[in-house]
Amino acid sequence: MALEPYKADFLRAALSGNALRFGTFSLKSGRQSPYFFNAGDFYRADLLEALAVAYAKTIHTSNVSFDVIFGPAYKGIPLATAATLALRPLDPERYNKIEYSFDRKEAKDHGEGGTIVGAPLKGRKVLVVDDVVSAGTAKREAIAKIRAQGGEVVGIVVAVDRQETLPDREGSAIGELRKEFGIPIIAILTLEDIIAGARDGFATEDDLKRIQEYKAKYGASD
Ligand SMILES: O=P(O)(O)OC[C@H]1O[C@H](OP(=O)(O)OP(=O)(O)O)[C@H](O)[C@@H]1O
Ligand SMILES: O=C(O)c1cc(=O)[nH]c(=O)[nH]1
Repeated sequence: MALEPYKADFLRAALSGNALRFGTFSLKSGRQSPYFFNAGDFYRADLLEALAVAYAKTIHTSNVSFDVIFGPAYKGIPLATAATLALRPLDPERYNKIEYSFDRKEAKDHGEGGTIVGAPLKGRKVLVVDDVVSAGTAKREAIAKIRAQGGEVVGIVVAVDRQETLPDREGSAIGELRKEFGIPIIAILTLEDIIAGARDGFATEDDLKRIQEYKAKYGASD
């Protein structure tokens, strides 16, 4: 099946900015992967806009109801602010008053103080926006911080879901988070989408074959 247009646009931007690469890469897990995604590479205005629009369309399509977009420090911060801006034109009535916030890695003891900057979270429905999930540790910490402020986490949106098993486990990190918290965890692109894009000509035959072999070896079904 062909990729939805907003996914294809994102894939195009990711490849043009070298944020998504095909080749051979060592992962934190020690695996050798035929592809690698680095959200930090969307550092140019046109790429940032493409990234923001892709997050916004993914959030809009998910139909998750929320009040605040929360970006965990550090990489989540520009993602939350950019997604907030990019959502508005999609449905100004619905998104005109959505808010954003983020945390500090260290609490500040002067000025406004505290660890949360931006929208207050108490009693609010909070959507977490981040780059990727590896082990899920940073997401668990973000959920605990939001809950400690009285917020309710209603979902998590990331750029790429690699859909692969955790080392020595049956399931994926995203699958485990879904089960643990019972919330939707949505990616702009999944491994399945990357494979669909590769079939549509976004990668060479050889890269496609290597990605399919990787999926056969490490793919998770959750
Ligand atoms: O632990 P996980 O939920 O699987 O996520 C891995 C996270 O770790 C990294 O951020 P890190 O917390 O190192 O902070 P940074 O954004 O400052 O790099 C990375 O940006 C992911 O968001
Ligand atoms: O598993 C990883 O280390 C990893 C994979 C990937 O595609 N991108 C990333 O930032 N880390």
